[in-house]
Amino acid sequence: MSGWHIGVIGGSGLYDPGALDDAQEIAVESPFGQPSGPITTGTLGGVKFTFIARHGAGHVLSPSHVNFRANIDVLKRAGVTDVLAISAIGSLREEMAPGSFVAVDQLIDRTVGGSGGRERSFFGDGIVAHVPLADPVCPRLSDLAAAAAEKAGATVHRGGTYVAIEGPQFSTRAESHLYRQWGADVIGMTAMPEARLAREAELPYALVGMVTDYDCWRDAAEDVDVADIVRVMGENADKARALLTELAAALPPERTASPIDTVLDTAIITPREKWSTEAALKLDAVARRLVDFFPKAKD
Ligand SMILES: CSC[C@H]1O[C@H](OP(=O)(O)O)[C@H](O)[C@@H]1O
Ligand SMILES: Nc1ncnc2[nH]cnc12
Repeated sequence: MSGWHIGVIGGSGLYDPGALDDAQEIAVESPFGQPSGPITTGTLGGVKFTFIARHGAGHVLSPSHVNFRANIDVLKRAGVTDVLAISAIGSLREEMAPGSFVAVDQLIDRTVGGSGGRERSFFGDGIVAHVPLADPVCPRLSDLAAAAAEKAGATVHRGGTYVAIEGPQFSTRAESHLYRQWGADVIGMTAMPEARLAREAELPYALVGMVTDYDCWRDAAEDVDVADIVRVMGENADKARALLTELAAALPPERTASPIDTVLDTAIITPREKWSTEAALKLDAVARRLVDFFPKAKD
């Protein structure tokens, strides 16, 4: 095996990964609560893939109610090395038309926790860590995913700033204009805190967005409409699945280390002797590498 194990988080419209070889559906428990559903693991072209549907089967979880910590924790627990998120996004730019894909490279977080909680860190309760997030997206995985999307037949914009709003309501027209002035290119409700948590779990993260609509900045008469979004999502879901097959074919034969794989080495500020055992026990997947009382893979 190549060392790659790609975790895929399927967003609106992508509730299954398509046909994986040796597919198995597994319900994995997390100390951080209920993930959105079972994971599906299998291989594509000999590469390991593990999939989770972000909003659950049947899209029952709103962005505020997705347990992002549990989702990232179960992917890490499954042995994933890199996370590719696939999302429906609104466009804030004329040239990013519905139907095209955007390989996002920057994020603005306007989420507020909402009614569901949307916890944004694995740390802070007995062990404090501050990971760097200047570049929240892994360029290696993002480039590979963008190329795979092109091979799958999509028009791909490489680079774009995604503003994450709390939702579940779409934005007001004033907000939409404001986000454009801030330099945001696309809009969604889920990339944060997902990207923050992937970084804390030492998982390189990339996000490919499928543009489903122009947000309401463009046309004073029009609102964003879920029915239109669902239609465009339906038209693009197969392309997103084809992207996974193309990605499997294009991954370098061996995964070389990423700086993100060891980002916690310099991020935990609480001295070891002060760590709460309870907090450390919950990090048995996320920070297994660093918690000395867990057996390591080589033990
Ligand atoms: C169905 S439109 C709004 C919904 O779609 C996006 O979800 P995801 O990022 O999981 O594809 C957006 O963020 C909202 O949650
Ligand atoms: N216009 C929009 N705003 C927020 N999230 C979205 N997801 C898809 N389209 C969106």
